[in-house]
Amino acid sequence: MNKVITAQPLTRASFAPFGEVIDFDTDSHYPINNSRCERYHALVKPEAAGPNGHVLVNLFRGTPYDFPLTLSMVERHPFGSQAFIPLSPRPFVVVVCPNGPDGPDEPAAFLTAPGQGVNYPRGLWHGVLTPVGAPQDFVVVDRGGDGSNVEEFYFSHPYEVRLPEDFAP
Ligand SMILES: NC(=O)N[C@@H](O)C(=O)O
Ligand code: NI
Repeated sequence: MNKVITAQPLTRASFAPFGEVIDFDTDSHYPINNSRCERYHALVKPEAAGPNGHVLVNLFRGTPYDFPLTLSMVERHPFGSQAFIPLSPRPFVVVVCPNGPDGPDEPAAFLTAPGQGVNYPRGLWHGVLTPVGAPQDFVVVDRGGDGSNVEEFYFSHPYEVRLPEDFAP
């Protein structure tokens, strides 16, 4: 029986030990363009280190996963951060792990509110992009450059990631 991890609602407070939440619930905003636009400013400072490191803006078209999800692998990017910003107001699952002495510690799973995005700081262990219930497109801001920017870790005992009991697809 794999250890069960149930996704919790994503909030700035609950995600603070791991990374940033990208949404409009922030004081960091001000009017621009003669007040015809509100700028939600500097929600994330992308990291792009290593040889020839530079920031990339990408589009990801993700296929949904079935749940409960068997989580056997997490990854991290040693040279850069990675932000996922959904282009459709659907929730998706975020899995992250604290660093342990010999690799990632037990994962934590979050379910975003519709429209919320996240940023994984450089080196944060995370599950791959995990849409729920329908294909979903994302803007992804991460790091390009030379050298290998992905490290994978396979758990000796997979975890079972579940959606909240009250989740309505
Ligand atoms: N491979 C890739 O670009 N995406 C992963 O890093 C991911 O976190 O989904
Ligand atoms: Ni990644």
